[in-house]
Amino acid sequence: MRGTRLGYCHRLMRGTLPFDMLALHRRYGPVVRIAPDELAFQDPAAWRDIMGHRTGGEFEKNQTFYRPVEDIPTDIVNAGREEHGRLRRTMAHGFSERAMREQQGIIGGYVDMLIAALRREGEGGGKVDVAAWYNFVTFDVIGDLAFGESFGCLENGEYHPWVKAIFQVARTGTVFQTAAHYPILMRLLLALAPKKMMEERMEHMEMTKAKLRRRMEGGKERPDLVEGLLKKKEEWGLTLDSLQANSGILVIGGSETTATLLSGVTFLLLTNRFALDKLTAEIRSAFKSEDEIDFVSVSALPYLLACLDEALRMYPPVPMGLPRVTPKGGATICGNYVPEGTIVSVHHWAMYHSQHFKDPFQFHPERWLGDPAFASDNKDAFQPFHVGSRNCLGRNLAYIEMRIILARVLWNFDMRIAEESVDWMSKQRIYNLWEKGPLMVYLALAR
Ligand code: HEM
Repeated sequence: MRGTRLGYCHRLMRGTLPFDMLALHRRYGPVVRIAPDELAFQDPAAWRDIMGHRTGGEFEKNQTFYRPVEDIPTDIVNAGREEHGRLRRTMAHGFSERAMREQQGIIGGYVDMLIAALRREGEGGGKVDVAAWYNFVTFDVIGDLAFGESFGCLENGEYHPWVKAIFQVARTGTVFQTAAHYPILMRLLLALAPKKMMEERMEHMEMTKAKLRRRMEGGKERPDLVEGLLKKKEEWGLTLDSLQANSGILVIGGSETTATLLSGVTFLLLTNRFALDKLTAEIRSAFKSEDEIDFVSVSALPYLLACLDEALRMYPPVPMGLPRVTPKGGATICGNYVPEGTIVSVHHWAMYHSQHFKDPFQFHPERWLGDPAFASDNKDAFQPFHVGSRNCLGRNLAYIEMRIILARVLWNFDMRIAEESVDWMSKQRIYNLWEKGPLMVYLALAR
């Protein structure tokens, strides 16, 4: 991989890059050249060295990865540093403690719908694809918080076309991320891209704009995630394209991630009986009735948080390395001088399965609760939400949503994994996002 980028691209498009990174680090050590101009680090100090605040200029995001096609509009995730600062300050209001308290009612309503739907689906002892239902609830919540209306997934029991399109975009994204390194290939790809694909992309963008127009025509202030941007619309001359890009990225970043983790933690619990029993006991003994499960009360359950963190480690919703570029004059990363213009990254899945954690392939929530058996773990290696000025804005919202949903699911149901899903996690590939597939589970009403 040192002399050419082809090996990297092949692994990226095959969906195995994050797993291959572990083998490469095992073989070559904590710094690996994965392409002529790209280094991967597997040292906990790399998080801060690459993503933390620097006086000598921060690293920019690598645009061949984030915006492989030029006409992709800028949003908070792919924007350059200056524009990012502006967007972040404005959008941060929607993620404040106060906003989250006000959003509680909106989120709770969708969790009610999820529980009612699972009760219906599980009736009569049939199997239920819980991965799909987690996607339905998190997409409906974020749809409401980003556009003022849900996607109707819970109500219809199926994916909205907007949501289906995201998975397609994530997979074709790896092809464009590859082509971005080869200009001739990119031109060819764009020229040959099927008309249908282009039409679908336009349709997707139009659908988002229509949702936003309805949100704006509503005229009322809402404690949601786009209110801040809408208030600055005139002052900044924000176009509908820009608003659409930012609400769109909120939906992708805020729902697929949370749903992935919920599916992952459910699978890990159902395949680790001791942890499932312990967590179920914690939840069922902490409350007298289901309506006591709220934003404040779930935050007091230590084993619940430990299970979520352990699932974030074993099945990080952002599994790949998200590449940055070293600034002018170069930078020192983990004690190594790296020349300017070098692409650098830390790969989440590989880092969390490395020697920095004892028994990295085993599910041990206890490691997050101070168990001395895991004293050798290097917890600084674990940064599923990143660090620094471009870290996850939705971290608190994600934890609240995951805690409430998992607590209420375990309050209501005794679950058992179906035979066809026992190897659910190990058979997956990663195309920017995990390609999860159905997670089939039997649900029985808890007595
Ligand atoms: C388990 C769930 C989640 C995980 C693991 C996660 C992880 C991340 C990561 C790693 C980044 C950095 C991306 C980069 O460097 O390019 C990020 C950014 C971001 N996330 Fe999350 N996220 C989660 C849930 C959410 C939720 C629920 C929201 C709410 C909408 C959200 C909103 C954002 C936003 C707006 C950014 C961009 C921040 C910026 O660039 O300033 N995330 N997230």
